[in-house]
Amino acid sequence: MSDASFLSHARYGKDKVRVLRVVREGKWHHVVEYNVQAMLEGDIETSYTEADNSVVVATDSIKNITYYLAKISPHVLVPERFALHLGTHLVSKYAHIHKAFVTVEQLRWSRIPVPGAQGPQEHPHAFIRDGDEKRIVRAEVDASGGKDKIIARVSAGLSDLLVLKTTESAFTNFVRDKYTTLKEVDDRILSTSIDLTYTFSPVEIPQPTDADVEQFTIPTEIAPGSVWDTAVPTNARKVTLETFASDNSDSVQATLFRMARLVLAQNAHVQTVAYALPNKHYIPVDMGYLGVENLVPAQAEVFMPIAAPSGLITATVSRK
Ligand SMILES: O=c1[nH]c(=O)c2[nH]c(=O)[nH]c2[nH]1
Repeated sequence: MSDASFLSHARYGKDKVRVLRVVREGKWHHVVEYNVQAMLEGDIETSYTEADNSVVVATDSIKNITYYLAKISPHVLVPERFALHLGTHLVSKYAHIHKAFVTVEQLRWSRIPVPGAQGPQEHPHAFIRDGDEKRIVRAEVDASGGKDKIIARVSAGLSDLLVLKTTESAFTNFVRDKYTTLKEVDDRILSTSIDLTYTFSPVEIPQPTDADVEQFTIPTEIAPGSVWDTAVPTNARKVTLETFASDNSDSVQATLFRMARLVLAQNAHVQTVAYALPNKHYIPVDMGYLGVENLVPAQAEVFMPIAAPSGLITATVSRK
């Protein structure tokens, strides 16, 4: 073989590790269901170039470590913290592994409301999958500067949050030329499946000792109750939904920008906010051939949902 090619990038690991974890506080039970991807980089080139498996931590072992940490981690109920624990364990356990990339996708399990003495209350151990929405956390745990100088870069957010509004959405003044067939509308259905990602400033992770593996101390920036775990996910979701609902939308682009600026304004630790918003089209059905009017904006009542194609509006808004 000639020397005209070289291995320019290599990363491997386990994908779609599915785990359900139950945490029991007496009769009050918590559950999280995660899809975990854990990928590694380091001195692993020879496994590709020389079939040298001596540098390979088997992806099967990576799966086993994921389940082990799901069992022993005190952070398992918070995906940001669980991802950091797993990534930090992977880079500190193996000398030749310098970076871990952990993605945790959390599926929804909400408590089922049941009648109680003072009205509806949440059931202690029965849950419902109320929607396809996922909470998504990505942690890059970087020990390439030394095992005693681990840097974590975390982003989080949500995906597949499906929303729709029936007015206060317009789209006018766009480029008109020979390719234009779309009519200007001052009233239309707006629907999207929200994909939101926000990033935090990097933080340094104290090197865990062997004895420490099971405990794993979270840096103060990401201590329980900080913006890293419960505050931001709740707040960013709320701001996103409220802005979608209340904004008098001139376009998906303009509404996206408003959402992102509000998330940044309300969360000091967030550095960038990115959305990917498909514009899921609903087309008024033309019933003119029956003598039935259904095309006038704000009066149309029957729409055809169009699965594909959709618009796709994306942007990242960053703190100055
Ligand atoms: O909000 C919108 N943004 C667009 O860029 C676009 N393009 C289009 O055909 N409809 C819409 N709607």
